[in-house]
Amino acid sequence: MSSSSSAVEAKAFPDGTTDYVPLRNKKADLNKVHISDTPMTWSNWYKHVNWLNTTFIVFIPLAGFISAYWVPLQLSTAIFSVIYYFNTGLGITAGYHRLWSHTSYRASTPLKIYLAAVGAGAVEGSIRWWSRGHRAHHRYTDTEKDPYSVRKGLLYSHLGWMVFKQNPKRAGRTDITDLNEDPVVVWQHQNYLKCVIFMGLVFPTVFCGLMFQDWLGGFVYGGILRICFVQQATFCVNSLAHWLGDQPFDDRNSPRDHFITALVTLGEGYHNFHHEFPSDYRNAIEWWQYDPTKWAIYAWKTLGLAYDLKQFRANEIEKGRVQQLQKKLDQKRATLDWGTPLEQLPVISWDDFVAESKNGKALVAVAGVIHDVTDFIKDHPGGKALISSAIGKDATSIFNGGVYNHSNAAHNLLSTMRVGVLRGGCEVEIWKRAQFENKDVTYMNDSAGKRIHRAGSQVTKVSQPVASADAA
Ligand code: HEM
Ligand SMILES: [Fe+2]
Ligand SMILES: [Fe+2]
Repeated sequence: MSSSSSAVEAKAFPDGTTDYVPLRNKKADLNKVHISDTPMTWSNWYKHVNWLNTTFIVFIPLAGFISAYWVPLQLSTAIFSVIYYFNTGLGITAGYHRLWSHTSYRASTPLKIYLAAVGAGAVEGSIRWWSRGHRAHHRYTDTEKDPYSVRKGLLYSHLGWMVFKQNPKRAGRTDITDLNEDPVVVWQHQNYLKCVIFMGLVFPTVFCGLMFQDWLGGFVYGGILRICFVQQATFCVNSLAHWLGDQPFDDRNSPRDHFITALVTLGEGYHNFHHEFPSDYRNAIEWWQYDPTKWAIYAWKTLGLAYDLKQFRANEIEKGRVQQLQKKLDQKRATLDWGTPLEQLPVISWDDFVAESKNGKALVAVAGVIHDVTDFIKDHPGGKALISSAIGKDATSIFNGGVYNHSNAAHNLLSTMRVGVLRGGCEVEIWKRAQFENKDVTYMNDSAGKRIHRAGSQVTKVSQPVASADAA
C-alpha cells in the first residue's frame, strides 16, 4: 500500500463501515477474536449488529415511512424526489460502480465531482470503501472473501452484510492504488459524513423549501425516503442480480441477467454479462435492453464530459455466449445413450465376425463397426428380409445408399447396437464417428489392436495393444 493510502487510512472518517480500523487498537485487535467469528446468541446478538449502518439503512428509512403519515406529499416535491432519485442512483451506478470500481470510462473533473456528490447523496458509504468492497466482490465472487456473497443467503447479500459486523481481515484484498491517487475520491472519503448529510438531507430539504416552500416534504420525501429507495434499488445488484434470471455467458458463478433487476437498478441487471466483461461501460448490449446508466455515460461522452468508453469486441462477447450454449448442449448430450463408446469396444477379426454370424448371432458390419441387430430385425422399418440379407456381411455401402440412404436417426439407432470394432475396418470413419459422438475422445483402438492417441486429426501416440490394456 502506498504512503498516500495510509495517510487516507489515518485521517479517514469512520463511515460506519468495516473499512476503518482505529489505529490505536491495531495491536490489540490482532489477538482479539472478532465478534463475527463468534456464534450469535440471545445475549450477544446486539454486539454482532453494526449499529451505525443499521441506523442509515434501517432506522432512518423506517422513521421516514412513519413521518410520511403526517407529511402531505406535494406534486412538485414528488417530481423533484424522483429526479433526485435518478441522479443519486446514477451516482452509484455510473460513478461508484462503472467509473471508479471498474474504470470502464474516464470522466472530466466536473463530472467526477457531480458523481461523487450525488453518489454521497445515495448514502452507501464513500467511493473508496464501496469500490474496494466491489472489487473484492468481483475477484472473489461467491466465496468466503466476497463481502456480499449470495451463497450466504439472499437477504445477507442485500442487507445482512451491512447490518452485521464483518471481520475486515476476512474480506478479500484488492488493489485500490488508482483510487487513492484520485483527489475526488480521497476528498470525498475524508469528508464523507459532511457530504452525506449535505447531499442526502440538507440539499433536498433546502431545495424543496426554497423552491416550493415545502421544507418538511423535501426532508422526508426528497431526503429520507428517496435515500431508502435508492439504497434498496442499488442493493438489488448484490442480491437480485445474483439470484434471478439467466446465465447466457457463464454459469460457474451466481451472476444473472434479468430485465426486472435492470429496471430496478438503472440498468445494472445484466449482471451475468457484467461479471464476464466488468470493464465494459455497458451492462446491456442490445439497444432494446434497459440500461439508462449506459445511456447517461454515452450522453456525457457526446457532451465531452466522459471519454475512453471501454467496450469488449462483439467477437469476444459472442464467444462466451457460444461456449455457454455448447456447455449446456454437452450436458444434454451426456444424458443420452449413444451406445458403447467406440474406444471401449473389443477388436474382432473378420473371420470371427463371420463365424459368429453363422452361429445364430445377427451381426452386421457398417463402417468398420460390428452391430448386433438380433433384436431389431423384426422391428426394422425396411422389413425383415433386407436387414437379414446383410448378416455376416459388410453393409457399409448398402446402409449408406447402396440400397437405402438411412437417416441420421437410423445411424444413431445403429450406434446403440454396436458390439465390436472390425480389425482392418475403416479406421478413419470410425474415428470421425467417435469424435462426432463425444468430442473428448482422445484415443481409439486401431484395426491392429493398438491404442492410437490423437489430437484432432493428428496421431500423437501409439500405445500398448488393447488386449493387454483391457486385461489390466
Ligand atoms: C444394420 C442395421 C439397420 C438399422 C439399425 C436400420 C434402421 C432403419 C431405420 C431406423 C429405418 C427407418 C427410416 C430411416 O430412418 O431411414 C430404416 C429404413 C430402411 N432400411 Fe434399414 N436399417 C438397418 C439395415 C438395413 C439394411 C441392411 C438394409 C438393406 C439391405 C436396409 C434397408 C432399409 C430400407 C429400404 C428402408 C426404407 C423403408 C421405408 O421407408 O419404406 N436397412 N432402416
Ligand atoms: Fe455481482
Ligand atoms: Fe461490478
